[in-house]
Amino acid sequence: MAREFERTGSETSGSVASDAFLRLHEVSRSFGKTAAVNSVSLAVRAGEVLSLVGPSGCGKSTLLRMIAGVEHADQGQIVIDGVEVDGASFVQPEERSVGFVFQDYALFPHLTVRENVLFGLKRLDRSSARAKADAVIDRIGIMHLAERYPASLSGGEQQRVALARALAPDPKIVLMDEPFSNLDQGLRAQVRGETLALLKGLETTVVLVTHDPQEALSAADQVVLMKRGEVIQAGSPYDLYDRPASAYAAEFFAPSNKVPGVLRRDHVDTPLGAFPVLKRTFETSSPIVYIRPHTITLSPDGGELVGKVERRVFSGDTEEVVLRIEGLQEPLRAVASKRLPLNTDTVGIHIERDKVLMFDPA
Ligand SMILES: Nc1ncnc2c1ncn2[C@@H]1O[C@H](COP(=O)(O)OP(=O)(O)OP(=O)(O)O)[C@@H](O)[C@H]1O
Repeated sequence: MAREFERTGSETSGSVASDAFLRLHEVSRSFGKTAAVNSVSLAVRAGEVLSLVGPSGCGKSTLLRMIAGVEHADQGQIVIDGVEVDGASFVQPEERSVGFVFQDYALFPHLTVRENVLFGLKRLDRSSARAKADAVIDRIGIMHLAERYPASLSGGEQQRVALARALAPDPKIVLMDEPFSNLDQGLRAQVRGETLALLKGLETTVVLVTHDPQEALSAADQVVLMKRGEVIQAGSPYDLYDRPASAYAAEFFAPSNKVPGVLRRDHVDTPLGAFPVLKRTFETSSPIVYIRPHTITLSPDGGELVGKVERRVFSGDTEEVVLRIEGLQEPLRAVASKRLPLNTDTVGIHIERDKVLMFDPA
């Protein structure tokens, strides 16, 4: 039996918690000695897209499966739309009104597209189910595929069928586990953009699991970064990228050049010169300065520093340039969006010094 959730006022996600549609409070799940999910609290507003991101094995899928109800929480509480679905009471998956889109789409191979979509509508009578299925198939733009079987569809088409099947019963929440990772790079961004625009248009609440930092940032209103079963940081995509709270978060979203420094009164001295300490984000007197490659500008006409070009990797819009700098042990990686002349040996380097991050050494 579901019981109405009583607000305790103790949720950790601040203002989001008060109007949360989906709320997890100190949820844990272990498998033997592995703490797959360890005391995770988060809150998602109605109509919001939340991405759960982190490296393989950090507990994303386990968390998603607990929200779906195919996995029990050992501890903690999950509330969907004001109803406790896990905690003191447990609501079965089919009673939770969640739609699930899996990485491999999990379509029934012996059923047509329409029959796949009809599968989740068994509670309706035949004609209402058929009308409902066709409305969703039409909305997703796959009516021309309705009589086809999954094996004859492209990856992108199968993804849309899986989405139609998940959306057909009008779920309160759509849970997606790596839904785009089976698509080619080019198609992936396109299908992702279309899918999320559609879900936004329907004002669907979505939890999306991904291991891809760019996908997490581009797809979500709220990003939750996990590591070894715990939430490391949660916030808007801009928060996570611009204001990472730890070296782990900084590195996860954009690998940086790491330059050792020494703290002087209001700046940090490094072999690349002084960097102002705008906010104290470290405790040590010898912090590491994280310089993101795109904050470095290169010029063939000279600059504040000089680097010797060691390697160039061209990838169309941008070019990675690896530089040797006197006094710096590791090479410096820059990403140039302006093309350097082909025979450039040395370049001038300008660093946006107020854009660097500083953390304690690992
Ligand atoms: N049924 C299970 N039995 C035993 N261990 C499990 C089980 N499910 C998950 N685990 C373990 O729990 C941890 C978290 O797994 P989970 O699948 O949630 O991670 P993930 O972040 O989704 O990883 P991936 O991105 O590789 O899918 C891992 O160490 C995993 O081996």
